[in-house]
Amino acid sequence: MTDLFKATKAMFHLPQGMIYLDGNSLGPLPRAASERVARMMQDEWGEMLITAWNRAGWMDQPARLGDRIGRLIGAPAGTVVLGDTLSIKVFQALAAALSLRSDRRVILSDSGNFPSDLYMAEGLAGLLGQDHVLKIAPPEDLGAAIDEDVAVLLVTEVDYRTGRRHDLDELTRRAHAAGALVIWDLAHSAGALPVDVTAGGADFAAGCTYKYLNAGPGGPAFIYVAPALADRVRPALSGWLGHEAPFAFDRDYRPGRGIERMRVGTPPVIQLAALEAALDVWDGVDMLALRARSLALTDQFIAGVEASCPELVLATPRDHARRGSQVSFRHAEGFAIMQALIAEGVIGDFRAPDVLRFGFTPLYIDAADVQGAIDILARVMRDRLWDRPEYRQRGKVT
Ligand SMILES: Cc1ncc(COP(=O)(O)O)c(C=O)c1O
Ligand SMILES: Nc1c(O)cccc1C(=O)C[C@H](N)C(=O)O
Repeated sequence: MTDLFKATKAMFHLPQGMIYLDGNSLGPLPRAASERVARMMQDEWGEMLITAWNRAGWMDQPARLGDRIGRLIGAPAGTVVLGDTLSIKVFQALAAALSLRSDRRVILSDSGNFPSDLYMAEGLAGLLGQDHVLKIAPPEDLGAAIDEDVAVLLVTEVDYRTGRRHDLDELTRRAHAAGALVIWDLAHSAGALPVDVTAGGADFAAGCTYKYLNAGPGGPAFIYVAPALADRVRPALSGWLGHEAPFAFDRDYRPGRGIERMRVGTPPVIQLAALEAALDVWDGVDMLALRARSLALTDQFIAGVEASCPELVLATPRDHARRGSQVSFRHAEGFAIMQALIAEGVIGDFRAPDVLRFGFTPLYIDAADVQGAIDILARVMRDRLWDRPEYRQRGKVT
């Protein structure tokens, strides 16, 4: 299996002199993606122009690539489609779930969820009026907060700040027992962990492709709808490409079959070409082997940093079952430390108020990278390289 990951690492462009531990925010460039996008632009956009929607299969790409992502998340063919951003897909899933449970008014989520999910839920609740509310529980109390008022549970499996992992199967069982529907946000799971939407009984799931799936900045999101619900959902974002017959240009909206109705408008064809090349890297990757390697890398980093940087406080669970594929440490000077670390060639990121965050992506990170990052972080801390006014200047985007 090590040979397999050696081979997958060689498929990425990784800049010289940089240890990249931020693939949980933006994955690196798969070498084949540059060539694939250039070829698509020249041969398809350039030569075929509008005929490429059919001749080059552009129109079917969101569903075709959805099936390939389906393999990574336990979704059967025809249940996943690509398009838009994750915030939009979360909105769509929430609106669909609320329409299926129209007798209830509560969206339940937790304070560890990514703010955009919570903003979207609040925006939708405000739009619907009629006493719809977003209830936010502490992450560790999410299960206990599920009651018979909850219409939909919106849960992001891995906390973007701490790397803490929810037990999605257990939460889903509890929610279903209380009559609620469940949406899994897989932003920090798809391509990071084994996921099984079918075995876990998710009603809806969504995730992004620019993190662990390496589709590049602006890569479209994916959405899954459980087969039993897909034909019952009335889409709130009823765009023409989710119509049963988009090119009939009918006055009336009739939702397309199954997952097709979760499409909205024109697919991002250039980004999908990059995603297609990025998905080729996953062929032959066993998700259990990926998980074993992710845990070994995160264990190695935790042990090395704790041994050499006693001022940093681990924010990520030690328990394997409770850990995603990232490691976070807290420090009051976290921002400056991360700036110094980046200047020394180790790319992680900082999440307010005090979290240093490092993503471990087994397709291209190995034990030597982890050791290199530990050594540089130890030097940044020992020599107080972070203690400079310029490293305290905020305003960076990531
Ligand atoms: C858990 C989670 N949900 C939602 C988003 C928002 O995704 P997007 O910017 O694609 O809308 C992100 C990342 O940005 C995320 O990590
Ligand atoms: N999507 C991002 C972007 O467009 C710019 C900078 C960062 C991002 C991210 O994905 C942030 C990410 N969801 C996080 O977990 O923090």
